Amino acid sequence: MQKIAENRCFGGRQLRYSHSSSALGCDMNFSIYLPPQAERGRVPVLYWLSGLTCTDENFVTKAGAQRYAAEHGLAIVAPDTSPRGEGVPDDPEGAWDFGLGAGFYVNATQEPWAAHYNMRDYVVSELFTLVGANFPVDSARAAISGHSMGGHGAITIALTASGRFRSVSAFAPISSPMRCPWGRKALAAYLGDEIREWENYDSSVLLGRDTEQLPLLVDQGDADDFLDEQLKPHLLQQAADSSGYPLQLRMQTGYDHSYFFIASFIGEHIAFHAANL
Ligand SMILES: N[C@@H](CCC(=O)N[C@@H](CSC=O)C(=O)NCC(=O)O)C(=O)O
Repeated sequence: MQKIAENRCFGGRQLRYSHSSSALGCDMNFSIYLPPQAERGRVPVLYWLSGLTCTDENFVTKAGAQRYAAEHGLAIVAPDTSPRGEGVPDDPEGAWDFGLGAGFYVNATQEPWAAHYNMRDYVVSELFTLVGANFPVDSARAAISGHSMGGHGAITIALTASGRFRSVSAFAPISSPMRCPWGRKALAAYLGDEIREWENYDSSVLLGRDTEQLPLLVDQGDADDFLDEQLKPHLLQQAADSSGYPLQLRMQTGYDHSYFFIASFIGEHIAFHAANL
Protein backbone atom coordinates (compact mmCIF):
# COMPACT_ATOMS: atom_id res chain seq x y z
CA MET A 1 0.00 0.00 0.00
CA GLN A 2 1.42 3.37 -0.99
CA LYS A 3 0.30 6.82 0.18
CA ILE A 4 -0.25 9.13 -2.78
CA ALA A 5 -1.79 12.19 -1.10
CA GLU A 6 -2.24 13.74 2.33
CA ASN A 7 -4.04 16.96 3.29
CA ARG A 8 -4.87 18.40 6.70
CA CYS A 9 -8.64 18.83 6.95
CA PHE A 10 -10.83 19.94 9.91
CA GLY A 11 -8.11 18.91 12.34
CA GLY A 12 -7.85 15.45 10.81
CA ARG A 13 -6.22 14.07 7.67
CA GLN A 14 -7.59 13.39 4.18
CA LEU A 15 -5.45 10.58 2.77
CA ARG A 16 -5.26 8.74 -0.55
CA TYR A 17 -3.61 5.37 -1.16
CA SER A 18 -2.82 3.04 -4.02
CA HIS A 19 -2.58 -0.72 -3.58
CA SER A 20 -2.59 -3.94 -5.54
CA SER A 21 -6.00 -5.63 -5.35
CA SER A 22 -6.22 -9.41 -5.59
CA ALA A 23 -10.04 -9.33 -5.78
CA LEU A 24 -9.93 -7.05 -8.82
CA GLY A 25 -6.63 -8.11 -10.40
CA CYS A 26 -5.36 -4.54 -10.77
CA ASP A 27 -4.00 -1.58 -8.84
CA MET A 28 -6.65 0.48 -7.06
CA ASN A 29 -6.83 3.87 -5.37
CA PHE A 30 -8.93 4.61 -2.31
CA SER A 31 -9.35 7.63 -0.05
CA ILE A 32 -9.72 7.69 3.71
CA TYR A 33 -10.52 10.58 6.04
CA LEU A 34 -9.20 10.22 9.58
CA PRO A 35 -10.81 12.63 12.07
CA PRO A 36 -8.79 14.29 14.86
CA GLN A 37 -10.08 11.67 17.33
CA ALA A 38 -8.12 8.99 15.40
CA GLU A 39 -4.89 10.50 16.80
CA ARG A 40 -5.90 9.13 20.21
CA GLY A 41 -7.49 5.75 19.45
CA ARG A 42 -9.68 3.72 17.14
CA VAL A 43 -12.74 5.43 15.65
CA PRO A 44 -15.89 4.05 13.97
CA VAL A 45 -15.81 3.96 10.18
CA LEU A 46 -18.22 4.81 7.35
CA TYR A 47 -17.73 3.27 3.90
CA TRP A 48 -18.95 5.51 1.05
CA LEU A 49 -19.78 4.02 -2.37
CA SER A 50 -19.93 6.49 -5.23
CA GLY A 51 -22.01 6.41 -8.39
CA LEU A 52 -21.52 6.01 -12.13
CA THR A 53 -18.51 7.81 -13.64
CA CYS A 54 -16.95 8.52 -10.21
CA THR A 55 -13.56 7.70 -8.76
CA ASP A 56 -12.76 7.79 -5.04
CA GLU A 57 -12.21 11.56 -5.39
CA ASN A 58 -15.68 12.87 -6.27
CA PHE A 59 -17.04 12.36 -2.77
CA VAL A 60 -13.86 13.62 -1.11
CA THR A 61 -13.82 16.90 -3.03
CA LYS A 62 -17.56 17.63 -3.43
CA ALA A 63 -19.60 16.27 -0.51
CA GLY A 64 -18.14 18.37 2.30
CA ALA A 65 -18.30 15.36 4.62
CA GLN A 66 -15.04 15.95 6.49
CA ARG A 67 -16.48 18.73 8.70
CA TYR A 68 -19.17 16.36 10.04
CA ALA A 69 -16.84 13.37 10.25
CA ALA A 70 -14.51 15.46 12.42
CA GLU A 71 -17.42 16.56 14.63
CA HIS A 72 -18.59 12.98 15.19
CA GLY A 73 -15.18 11.31 15.23
CA LEU A 74 -15.89 9.08 12.24
CA ALA A 75 -13.42 7.83 9.61
CA ILE A 76 -14.72 7.71 6.02
CA VAL A 77 -13.38 5.29 3.41
CA ALA A 78 -14.15 5.97 -0.27
CA PRO A 79 -13.17 3.30 -2.81
CA ASP A 80 -13.16 3.68 -6.58
CA THR A 81 -16.24 2.48 -8.50
CA SER A 82 -14.67 -0.21 -10.69
CA PRO A 83 -11.42 -1.97 -11.46
CA ARG A 84 -9.19 0.04 -13.77
CA GLY A 85 -5.97 -0.13 -15.76
CA GLU A 86 -4.37 -2.07 -18.54
CA GLY A 87 -6.18 -5.31 -19.31
CA VAL A 88 -9.41 -4.30 -17.55
CA PRO A 89 -12.23 -4.50 -20.12
CA ASP A 90 -14.61 -1.59 -20.65
CA ASP A 91 -17.96 -1.06 -22.37
CA PRO A 92 -17.30 -1.87 -26.05
CA GLU A 93 -18.91 1.41 -27.08
CA GLY A 94 -17.30 3.44 -24.30
CA ALA A 95 -20.64 4.19 -22.63
CA TRP A 96 -20.44 5.80 -19.16
CA ASP A 97 -23.10 3.57 -17.55
CA PHE A 98 -21.17 0.29 -17.80
CA GLY A 99 -17.60 -1.00 -17.45
CA LEU A 100 -15.00 1.44 -16.14
CA GLY A 101 -16.56 3.62 -13.44
CA ALA A 102 -19.57 1.35 -13.32
CA GLY A 103 -18.74 -1.83 -11.41
CA PHE A 104 -22.20 -1.94 -9.77
CA TYR A 105 -20.73 -3.53 -6.62
CA VAL A 106 -21.34 -7.09 -7.90
CA ASN A 107 -19.10 -10.11 -8.35
CA ALA A 108 -19.23 -10.73 -12.10
CA THR A 109 -19.62 -14.31 -13.27
CA GLN A 110 -19.52 -13.72 -17.04
CA GLU A 111 -16.63 -13.29 -19.46
CA PRO A 112 -14.80 -11.03 -20.08
CA TRP A 113 -15.79 -9.32 -16.79
CA ALA A 114 -15.31 -12.05 -14.18
CA ALA A 115 -11.52 -11.72 -13.83
CA HIS A 116 -11.71 -8.09 -12.67
CA TYR A 117 -15.24 -6.92 -11.90
CA ASN A 118 -15.59 -8.18 -8.32
CA MET A 119 -16.40 -4.95 -6.54
CA ARG A 120 -18.58 -6.61 -3.91
CA ASP A 121 -15.74 -8.83 -2.67
CA TYR A 122 -13.35 -5.92 -2.94
CA VAL A 123 -15.44 -3.70 -0.65
CA VAL A 124 -16.75 -6.32 1.78
CA SER A 125 -13.58 -8.36 2.20
CA GLU A 126 -10.36 -7.02 0.75
CA LEU A 127 -10.68 -3.29 1.43
CA PHE A 128 -12.48 -3.81 4.74
CA THR A 129 -9.63 -6.04 5.96
CA LEU A 130 -6.91 -3.75 4.59
CA VAL A 131 -8.40 -0.68 6.29
CA GLY A 132 -8.96 -2.49 9.59
CA ALA A 133 -5.35 -3.69 9.63
CA ASN A 134 -3.64 -0.43 8.65
CA PHE A 135 -5.63 2.46 10.13
CA PRO A 136 -6.93 3.39 13.59
CA VAL A 137 -10.51 2.32 12.87
CA ASP A 138 -12.78 0.01 14.86
CA SER A 139 -14.14 -2.33 12.18
CA ALA A 140 -16.73 -3.71 14.61
CA ARG A 141 -18.36 -0.27 14.38
CA ALA A 142 -18.79 0.12 10.62
CA ALA A 143 -21.55 1.69 8.53
CA ILE A 144 -22.08 2.04 4.78
CA SER A 145 -23.61 4.67 2.52
CA GLY A 146 -23.59 5.66 -1.13
CA HIS A 147 -25.07 7.56 -4.04
CA SER A 148 -27.10 6.28 -7.00
CA MET A 149 -25.21 3.15 -8.20
CA GLY A 150 -23.38 3.41 -4.87
CA GLY A 151 -26.67 3.67 -2.98
CA HIS A 152 -27.68 0.38 -4.58
CA GLY A 153 -24.28 -1.01 -3.59
CA ALA A 154 -24.58 0.19 0.00
CA ILE A 155 -28.06 -1.27 0.54
CA THR A 156 -27.38 -4.62 -1.13
CA ILE A 157 -24.07 -5.07 0.67
CA ALA A 158 -25.45 -4.05 4.07
CA LEU A 159 -28.35 -6.48 3.77
CA THR A 160 -26.26 -9.43 2.65
CA ALA A 161 -22.82 -9.06 4.30
CA SER A 162 -24.08 -10.41 7.54
CA GLY A 163 -22.80 -8.58 10.61
CA ARG A 164 -20.35 -6.31 8.71
CA PHE A 165 -22.30 -3.04 8.95
CA ARG A 166 -24.47 -1.61 11.72
CA SER A 167 -26.35 1.00 9.68
CA VAL A 168 -26.91 1.91 6.05
CA SER A 169 -27.99 5.02 4.17
CA ALA A 170 -28.30 6.12 0.56
CA PHE A 171 -28.74 9.19 -1.61
CA ALA A 172 -30.91 8.65 -4.67
CA PRO A 173 -30.16 4.91 -4.88
CA ILE A 174 -30.97 2.77 -7.90
CA SER A 175 -33.75 1.08 -5.93
CA SER A 176 -34.29 -1.89 -8.21
CA PRO A 177 -31.59 -2.47 -10.84
CA MET A 178 -33.67 -5.34 -12.27
CA ARG A 179 -36.33 -2.81 -13.19
CA CYS A 180 -34.33 0.03 -14.77
CA PRO A 181 -32.19 0.40 -17.91
CA TRP A 182 -28.86 1.08 -16.13
CA GLY A 183 -29.31 -1.97 -13.92
CA ARG A 184 -30.57 -4.38 -16.57
CA LYS A 185 -27.64 -3.57 -18.85
CA ALA A 186 -25.09 -4.12 -16.08
CA LEU A 187 -26.65 -7.20 -14.45
CA ALA A 188 -27.13 -8.98 -17.79
CA ALA A 189 -23.50 -8.45 -18.77
CA TYR A 190 -21.87 -9.09 -15.38
CA LEU A 191 -24.16 -11.92 -14.19
CA GLY A 192 -25.75 -13.46 -17.31
CA ASP A 193 -29.42 -14.15 -17.95
CA GLU A 194 -30.35 -16.00 -14.75
CA ILE A 195 -32.81 -13.69 -12.98
CA ARG A 196 -32.25 -15.38 -9.60
CA GLU A 197 -28.66 -14.14 -9.69
CA TRP A 198 -29.91 -10.62 -10.29
CA GLU A 199 -32.23 -10.76 -7.27
CA ASN A 200 -29.27 -11.04 -4.88
CA TYR A 201 -28.19 -7.60 -6.08
CA ASP A 202 -31.58 -5.88 -6.06
CA SER A 203 -32.27 -3.64 -3.04
CA SER A 204 -36.05 -3.88 -3.38
CA VAL A 205 -36.02 -7.68 -3.63
CA LEU A 206 -33.71 -7.93 -0.61
CA LEU A 207 -35.74 -5.44 1.45
CA GLY A 208 -38.87 -7.50 0.76
CA ARG A 209 -37.23 -10.59 2.24
CA ASP A 210 -37.12 -11.57 5.89
CA THR A 211 -33.75 -9.91 6.41
CA GLU A 212 -31.85 -8.38 9.32
CA GLN A 213 -33.41 -4.93 9.88
CA LEU A 214 -30.46 -2.55 9.96
CA PRO A 215 -31.28 1.14 10.43
CA LEU A 216 -31.83 2.45 6.86
CA LEU A 217 -32.10 6.12 5.82
CA VAL A 218 -32.71 7.14 2.19
CA ASP A 219 -32.87 10.68 0.77
CA GLN A 220 -34.19 11.29 -2.74
CA GLY A 221 -34.57 14.65 -4.53
CA ASP A 222 -37.87 15.13 -6.35
CA ALA A 223 -36.18 17.21 -9.09
CA ASP A 224 -33.76 14.39 -9.96
CA ASP A 225 -33.67 13.81 -13.73
CA PHE A 226 -33.09 10.08 -13.19
CA LEU A 227 -35.97 9.64 -10.71
CA ASP A 228 -38.66 7.99 -12.84
CA GLU A 229 -36.62 5.99 -15.34
CA GLN A 230 -33.71 4.74 -13.23
CA LEU A 231 -34.14 5.27 -9.48
CA LYS A 232 -37.80 4.42 -8.61
CA PRO A 233 -37.73 4.86 -4.82
CA HIS A 234 -41.42 3.82 -4.63
CA LEU A 235 -40.24 0.22 -5.28
CA LEU A 236 -38.07 0.40 -2.16
CA GLN A 237 -41.02 1.76 -0.17
CA GLN A 238 -43.37 -0.96 -1.47
CA ALA A 239 -40.89 -3.68 -0.53
CA ALA A 240 -40.38 -2.20 2.94
CA ASP A 241 -44.15 -1.96 3.46
CA SER A 242 -44.65 -5.59 2.46
CA SER A 243 -41.92 -6.96 4.73
CA GLY A 244 -42.33 -4.50 7.61
CA TYR A 245 -38.81 -3.11 7.17
CA PRO A 246 -38.47 0.23 9.03
CA LEU A 247 -37.23 2.24 6.03
CA GLN A 248 -36.89 6.00 6.49
CA LEU A 249 -37.37 7.39 2.95
CA ARG A 250 -37.36 11.18 2.68
CA MET A 251 -38.36 12.95 -0.54
CA GLN A 252 -36.48 16.27 -0.66
CA THR A 253 -38.24 19.04 -2.56
CA GLY A 254 -36.33 20.69 -5.40
CA TYR A 255 -33.12 18.64 -5.13
CA ASP A 256 -31.49 17.03 -8.18
CA HIS A 257 -29.02 14.13 -8.56
CA SER A 258 -25.84 16.13 -8.04
CA TYR A 259 -23.31 16.44 -5.25
CA PHE A 260 -25.05 19.72 -4.28
CA PHE A 261 -27.87 17.46 -3.04
CA ILE A 262 -25.43 15.14 -1.24
CA ALA A 263 -23.62 18.09 0.37
CA SER A 264 -26.96 19.39 1.65
CA PHE A 265 -27.78 16.24 3.64
CA ILE A 266 -24.47 14.48 4.27
CA GLY A 267 -24.30 16.00 7.75
CA GLU A 268 -27.60 14.35 8.66
CA HIS A 269 -26.44 11.00 7.27
CA ILE A 270 -23.21 11.16 9.26
CA ALA A 271 -25.16 12.02 12.43
CA PHE A 272 -27.51 9.09 11.70
CA HIS A 273 -24.60 6.66 11.38
CA ALA A 274 -22.74 8.09 14.38
CA ALA A 275 -25.86 7.53 16.52
CA ASN A 276 -25.97 3.88 15.41
CA LEU A 277 -22.27 3.20 15.93
N1 LIG B 1 -23.00 11.51 -17.92
C1 LIG B 1 -22.87 12.32 -16.81
C2 LIG B 1 -23.76 11.89 -15.70
C3 LIG B 1 -23.26 10.84 -14.77
C4 LIG B 1 -23.71 11.08 -13.36
O1 LIG B 1 -24.63 11.83 -13.11
N2 LIG B 1 -23.05 10.42 -12.42
C5 LIG B 1 -23.39 10.62 -11.05
C6 LIG B 1 -23.79 9.31 -10.46
S1 LIG B 1 -25.17 8.64 -11.40
C7 LIG B 1 -25.48 7.11 -10.71
O2 LIG B 1 -24.75 6.31 -10.32
C8 LIG B 1 -22.20 11.22 -10.33
O3 LIG B 1 -22.05 11.06 -9.14
N3 LIG B 1 -21.39 11.95 -11.10
C9 LIG B 1 -20.15 12.51 -10.62
C10 LIG B 1 -20.25 13.89 -10.04
O4 LIG B 1 -19.21 14.35 -9.51
O5 LIG B 1 -21.32 14.51 -10.09
C11 LIG B 1 -21.41 12.44 -16.45
O6 LIG B 1 -20.59 11.85 -17.20
O7 LIG B 1 -21.03 13.11 -15.49
